[in-house]
Amino acid sequence: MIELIELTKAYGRVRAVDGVTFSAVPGRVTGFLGLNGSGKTTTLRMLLGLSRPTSGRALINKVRFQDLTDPARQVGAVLEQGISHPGQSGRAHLTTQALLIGVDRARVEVLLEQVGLAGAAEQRCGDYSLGMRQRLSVATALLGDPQVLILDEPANGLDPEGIAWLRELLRDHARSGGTVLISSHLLAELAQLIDDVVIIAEGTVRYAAPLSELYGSASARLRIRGRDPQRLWRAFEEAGATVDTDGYALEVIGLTPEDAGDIAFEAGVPLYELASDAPNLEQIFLNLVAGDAPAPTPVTAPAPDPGSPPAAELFPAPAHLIPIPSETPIPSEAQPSSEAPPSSEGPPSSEGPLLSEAAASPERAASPGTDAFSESAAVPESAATMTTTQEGDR
Ligand SMILES: Nc1ncnc2c1ncn2[C@@H]1O[C@H](COP(=O)(O)OP(=O)(O)OP(=O)(O)O)[C@@H](O)[C@H]1O
Repeated sequence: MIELIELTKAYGRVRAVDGVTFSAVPGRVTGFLGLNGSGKTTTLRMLLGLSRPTSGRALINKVRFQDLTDPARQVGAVLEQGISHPGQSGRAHLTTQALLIGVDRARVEVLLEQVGLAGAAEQRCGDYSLGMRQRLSVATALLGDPQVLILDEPANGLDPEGIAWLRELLRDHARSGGTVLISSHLLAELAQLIDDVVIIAEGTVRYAAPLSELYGSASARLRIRGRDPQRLWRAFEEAGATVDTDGYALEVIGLTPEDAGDIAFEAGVPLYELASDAPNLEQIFLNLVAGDAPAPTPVTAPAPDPGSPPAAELFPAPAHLIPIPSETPIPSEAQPSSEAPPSSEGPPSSEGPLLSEAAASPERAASPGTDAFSESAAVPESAATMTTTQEGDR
């Protein structure tokens, strides 16, 4: 279980993360979505004890990362893209990490199989493709068989087969009671992987709900043409739908295609067209993260508006195709916000994938009160392979 409560990080006047509150729960894969510079990495770094919050709390299984008793066995994390020394083989990298966290070497072989790198285990990591490096990162995160997985942009560089592999892996993890939090800057990339979605923009959460709600709201718009549009309009409104038109077809929100077809049938109006707009996830996402996010559109239809214009005025003849307005329905929880640019790169020496080794380092977990995570002196030599960057580097 991951809980972020009013989590805030200010760098001078910049509030990189501003009052972020959400949970990622066991049994579900939660997507953490935001454009570059929106505050994802800063949030994850605070969650992983690598950066001290200005205020608020970030908890894993009810405690701060630094207070976990056996972090490597409880949390597996990949922050940013990276691998071990490029001259090291995938197997050698995993073996080193396994030794660091006290995991049996046999698990290395299991994981190489699981992530599809068994055939490339002896290949130099430096020769791995981006997708292979992602697989190696995920394997490293899984070394300690942790219940909580935190992955920053894990789908980056994966081909469709890789995405399918990652989906299965994360679903399996969630099915067995694991908690998964993964970030991305592309909703479409995450859409196949996640159950819940949290959208962050300019350091604030704009939307947090099951992905199905986002889909539900997006797919609620029907485009309908029939012989008697006025009668259809009335019938749909009487059924509680919101009806509009582009001058050619009716645009109906709040009915399923089945309902709309039945209503038209009962009204005795032959239909010529009934289409459900495919959800344009990227457009929804962009609307949600836009500084001037549009007013939320209710997922369910509001009561019929007695002031609706007469349908007869809305169907000029001759009818011709007019582009459907690009306005996208937005779920009801949009919130306000602030701003932010891209994250920094890690230093050359910090190429290793993940936090498994950080999790294994007692130094990192020690001294609550000090910002151990931002002081390289407190990081053991092994942490040179971490992907994470120190605050001072930014
Ligand atoms: N150490 C730092 N000092 C000053 N500003 C910082 C620091 N770290 C991050 N920021 C700023 O905080 C904001 C959020 O950055 P962050 O890296 O968290 O975004 P992100 O969503 O992870 O972006 P990306 O997808 O590009 O990694 C940005 O404006 C960034 O410049």
